[in-house]
Amino acid sequence: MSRLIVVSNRVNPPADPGLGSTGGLAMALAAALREYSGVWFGWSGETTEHFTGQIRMQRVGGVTIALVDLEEQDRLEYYNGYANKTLWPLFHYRTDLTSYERSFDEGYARVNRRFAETLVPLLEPDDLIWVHDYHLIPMARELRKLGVKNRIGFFLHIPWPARRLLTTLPKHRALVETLFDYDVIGFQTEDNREAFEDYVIHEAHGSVAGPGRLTAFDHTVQVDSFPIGIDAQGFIEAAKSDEATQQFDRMQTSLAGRRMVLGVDRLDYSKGLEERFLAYEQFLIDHPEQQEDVFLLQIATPSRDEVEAYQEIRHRLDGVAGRINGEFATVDWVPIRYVNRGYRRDQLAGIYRAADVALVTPLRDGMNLVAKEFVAAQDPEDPGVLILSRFAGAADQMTDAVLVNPFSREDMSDAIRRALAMPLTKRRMRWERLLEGVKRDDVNAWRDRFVAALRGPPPEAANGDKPEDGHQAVA
Ligand SMILES: O=P(O)(O)OC[C@H]1O[C@H](O[C@H]2O[C@H](CO)[C@@H](O)[C@H](O)[C@H]2O)[C@H](O)[C@@H](O)[C@@H]1O
Ligand SMILES: O=c1ccn([C@@H]2O[C@H](COP(=O)(O)OP(=O)(O)O)[C@@H](O)[C@H]2O)c(=O)[nH]1
Repeated sequence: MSRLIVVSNRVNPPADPGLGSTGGLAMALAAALREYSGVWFGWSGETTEHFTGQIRMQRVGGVTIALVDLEEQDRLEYYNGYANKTLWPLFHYRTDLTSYERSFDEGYARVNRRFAETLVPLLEPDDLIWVHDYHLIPMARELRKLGVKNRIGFFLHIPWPARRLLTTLPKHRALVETLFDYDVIGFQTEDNREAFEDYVIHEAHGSVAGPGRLTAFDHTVQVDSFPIGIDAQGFIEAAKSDEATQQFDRMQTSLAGRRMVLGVDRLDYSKGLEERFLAYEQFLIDHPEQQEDVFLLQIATPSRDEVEAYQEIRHRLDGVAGRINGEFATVDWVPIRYVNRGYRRDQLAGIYRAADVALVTPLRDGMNLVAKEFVAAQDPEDPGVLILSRFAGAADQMTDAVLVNPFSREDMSDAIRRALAMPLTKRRMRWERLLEGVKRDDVNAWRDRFVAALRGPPPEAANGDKPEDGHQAVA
């Protein structure tokens, strides 16, 4: 059987399946790779003075990982720069935060080339190569230049932006052209896939070559949506572990009979945390009788803290949380418990289970796995209610959540009221349907569907398609 070679910027498998690794991509890939023989290749997170291309192989949590160090300049121009100051804000519809510098562009191209050059000696002819996320869009082009003829797939974990937005990026066409060196391109949602198709047809003068096939730049690729899931069974078990139970008991004690509204996010401006705090304040104003009966626990794990926009949002959140607490707190009640640290997955499971309501209200999000983890961790006898932004990829699947517009304080305030008042029978009915979806569309289903597409059609079916696949001929 072919090996699966997974390539991503972040390689962060938990040594113990119960432990957390911040960010949904790392969590999902660790779970996905445990079932396949193969290698997970990417950046170690470390920098050295000069790039050596030396690989460190390790076996962690049942997964073989291959790590490479980058240079300090790479970290600044590729990770902090093009990935997180250019592509991330733009793809999350924040053109106001998007900065574009030529050095970022050069750093991005350099690291993609370095990744390809370092990976090639590890490859075997039968390997399936699966590249992940916006950090590595041009990776297939670099691999093809080095003569790699293996099947290569790409999965984008974040939203694909609307055509008019993407065209604000200098050299957008050149970036999209590099995607046509893949065999399969996957998006989180149908909406994202449609936005990509719209760009290809109207900006790249491409065409639809057949069901799920797009032609442009003399190449044809398979394009589809593959919504990512969680390791549902693993999470359900984690929620019953000793650590989760201890954390649950600790939360129950600290509730002191109050109801808990919960948020768990990386500290990122795309997660809508400021809007969430303000909507919760609106709820306190709209329902003074409930004030001391409820509190919001917001876990916001620091992220990408060398990027100014992240320093800025952290500063703003400190201010907003402080102001609301100063205004509404009483001697024995604080409306917002605001925590800037990361928790292990099993601890999180216990915290999710103790919550009455989860507020998952990003302004824009590729998927949002916290929404799915919250559902998986609930007590079947007394499940909590999920309030979910319609702008999270997860909203397409989780239609039994209370869907909200995260830009509207009134809408969110009303959703909190309805969620807290929801009778048990209704909570159970909605939760059961949500859980069914979380279990069915789990991380294994996601991986298996993508890998099946990456393997391609059986040889006899593929013959007819060969002439369109220009990249097959690249030496
Ligand atoms: O690696 P970091 O810079 O620390 O950031 C963490 C990850 O954030 C993003 O996650 C996305 O992937 C999730 C799983 O598909 C998805 O649910 C979420 O909506 C996305 O935001 C990023 O795309 C990853 O590359 C980062 O590793
Ligand atoms: O203290 C924390 C906060 C978050 N997470 C994990 O980080 C992931 C966040 O993924 P999501 O898709 O919601 O968003 P992302 O951060 O990838 O944009 C989830 O698996 C969380 O369990 C964690 O392990 N510890």
